[in-house]
Amino acid sequence: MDPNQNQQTFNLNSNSNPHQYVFNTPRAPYQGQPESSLQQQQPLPQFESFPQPQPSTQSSLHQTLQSNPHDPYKNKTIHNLPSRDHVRSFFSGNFIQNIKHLDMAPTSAVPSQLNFITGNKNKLAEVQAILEGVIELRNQNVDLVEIQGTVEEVTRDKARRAAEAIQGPVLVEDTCLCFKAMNDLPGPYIKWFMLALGPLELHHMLDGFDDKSAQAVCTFAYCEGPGHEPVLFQGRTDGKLVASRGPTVFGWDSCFEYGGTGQTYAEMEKSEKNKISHRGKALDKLKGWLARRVDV
Ligand SMILES: O=c1[nH]c(=O)c2ncn([C@@H]3O[C@H](COP(=O)(O)OP(=O)(O)OP(=O)(O)O)[C@@H](O)[C@H]3O)c2[nH]1
Ligand SMILES: [Mg+2]
Repeated sequence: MDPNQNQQTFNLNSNSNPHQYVFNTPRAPYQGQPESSLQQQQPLPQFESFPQPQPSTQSSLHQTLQSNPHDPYKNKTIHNLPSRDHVRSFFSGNFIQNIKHLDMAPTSAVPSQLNFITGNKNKLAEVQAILEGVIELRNQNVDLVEIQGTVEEVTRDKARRAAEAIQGPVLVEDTCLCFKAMNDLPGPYIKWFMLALGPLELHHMLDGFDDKSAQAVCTFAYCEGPGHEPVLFQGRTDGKLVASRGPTVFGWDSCFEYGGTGQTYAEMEKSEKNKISHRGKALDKLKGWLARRVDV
């Protein structure tokens, strides 16, 4: 073992997936950080066998964390958490094969009432219908900043901000509509195209493209509280973008033709949509996970 390293063992375990990882923690303070800033703070743990960021990267990451006014870790002691760069490389690296669910499991049981943070009444109604009899849902409408990034990054960040805002456990969701001809754009930015074009014009986005195929993606995140790593549940449904058919009550429902039936979401009975929808599939995964964790 390297004499300049402390070795720490962490259990990143869930009921079904016990895993133990060993981190090497450098003894010396990071280059580029003043000694004084480290007095109350131990060095960030580093995943063994990862390409380690250079000291200058760690230093600028640290500064970014401390200077971003929206960052939930701002002014928090972060010595027990791997950096987000580490977490990202952890989940996109080889270790992913060993983790069946992306659950860096909550340390405590999930409360028997879930606080779903959304400002979208149609989403809320669907989630309530799908989770009826499974768990009691409460709702708070908190105006959350949504970052740019992949849907996973957007949803994780949303969950962290929501948990920070209400200082407790939260469920959030982010929905994407991805067009194959556009390499999955607009994805998480579909909301802004809907606001600009409306359901009657949305299909014109693919005028000029032969491939009209689209995928609806729903990603839920449960976050135990401020400073905790969110757990993600994702569902995807294939279809295509069509000229609006059916009621234009909910977002792009009338422009998304489900591949299985040839009906738009808006033409389907709600209960039928919920069985095959991106949201229904994501919530099936959440239900399975909750069954093992809800505090009853
Ligand atoms: O036809 C639809 N069928 C659906 O099943 C569906 N789910 C979401 N949407 C729309 O897609 C955008 C997602 O943006 P989004 O995830 O950020 O939601 P939001 O900002 O409305 O609420 P929230 O972020 O407070 O939860 C928003 O325009 C939503 O209206 C849907 N449209
Ligand atoms: Mg939103």
